[in-house]
Amino acid sequence: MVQLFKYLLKSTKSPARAHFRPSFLDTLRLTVRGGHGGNGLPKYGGVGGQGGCVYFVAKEGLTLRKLAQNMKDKRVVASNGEDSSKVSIFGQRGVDQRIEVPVGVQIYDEQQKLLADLNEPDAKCIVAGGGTGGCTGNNFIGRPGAHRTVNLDLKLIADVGLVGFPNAGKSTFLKAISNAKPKIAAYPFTTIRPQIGTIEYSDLRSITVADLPGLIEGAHANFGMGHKFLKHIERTRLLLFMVDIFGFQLSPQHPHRDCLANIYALNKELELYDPTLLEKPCVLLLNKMDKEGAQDLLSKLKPSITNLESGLEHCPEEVRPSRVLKFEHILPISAKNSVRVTHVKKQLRQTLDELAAEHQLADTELIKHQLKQRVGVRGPKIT
Ligand SMILES: Nc1nc2c(ncn2[C@@H]2O[C@H](COP(=O)(O)OP(=O)(O)OP(=O)(O)O)[C@@H](O)[C@H]2O)c(=O)[nH]1
Repeated sequence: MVQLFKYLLKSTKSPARAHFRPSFLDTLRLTVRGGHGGNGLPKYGGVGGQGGCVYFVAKEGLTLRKLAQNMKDKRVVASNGEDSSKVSIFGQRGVDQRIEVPVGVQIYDEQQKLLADLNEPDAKCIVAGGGTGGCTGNNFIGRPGAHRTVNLDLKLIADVGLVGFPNAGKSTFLKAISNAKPKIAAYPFTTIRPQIGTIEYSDLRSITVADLPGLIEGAHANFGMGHKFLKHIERTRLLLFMVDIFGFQLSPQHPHRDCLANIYALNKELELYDPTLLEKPCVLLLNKMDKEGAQDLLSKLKPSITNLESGLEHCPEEVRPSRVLKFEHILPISAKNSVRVTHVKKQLRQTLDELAAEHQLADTELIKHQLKQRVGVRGPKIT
């Protein structure tokens, strides 16, 4: 019996809990060191080569998990500069270490000071410079390279951020509208990591939608998975709120909040996390409209939802925001039956296009203004 038990245990290839490990990694800590500068040669005035530096380059299609797997000891060291010698008076520079990181990574030092924000492909940043080579200024003794620990913090970049409390139907909607294949179940917290889906249009344009799960009341104060997912909202251009028309109750210990109270609660969470998020354009989806009684409920709640300011006094104190959201569109849907999902698809595209046009206009105005100023300063005086 013991032998059989041992055999069964051995035959389990991976540890029993392996599949529970979340495969999404959005922070990584690395130690980086620039190369030491080479020594100079005082007799001939020879200069040692500078140590190589460590730099990061943003590349698409990478993940922090892959990076962590390729870098088991989490240490990156650039090579030292060459010493000056009779045959090589000027020592060779040390070889730089180039590390490719995913686009959207922010790099912080140990004091949590932001060193760089690599939010575009091919953006670069030096995280540890090489030491200077030995020369007259330092008695021909090469200097050590910079040495620090850096934290890589990945914030997803998507056009649309899907925000809602658990069980609202976010994954169902993402599956209906995009190519994503999220897990769907009738209990909260089914989605345990952000999912990104791409919506494709007939003119070959595509937009990305990120399902940001785990948001609960108190997430702003880091309850639940709090900041871990809220931070991803910052990099989206449009917020897509989703609520269950019948409301939501986190657990029997928590109060049941109706749809309107949930909207206020989402509003408040975002406001407390970062008030500037409220300035982002947003669209509201009222989900599960296929259920019985949903239409009646919608007719009852619609006046308050379209004018959130008016219902504020009836909103429970603990979820009352000080500034309310202004939705560009309010769309009742049934994600499960794909009802009005195509309409949402169209509206998202239209809203994003309008935003892009507004930005372009603002940029053109700015360039015009700058050009006018330059003409005023340097141009010939026209009388
Ligand atoms: N009747 C009805 N049920 C829906 C609809 N959309 C989603 N559901 C159901 O609601 C439950 C939760 O759906 P999910 O898509 O997993 O919800 P979620 O917001 O992703 O949940 P988390 O993973 O907890 O964040 C599932 O049982 C779905 O089948 C809808 O339009 N109508």
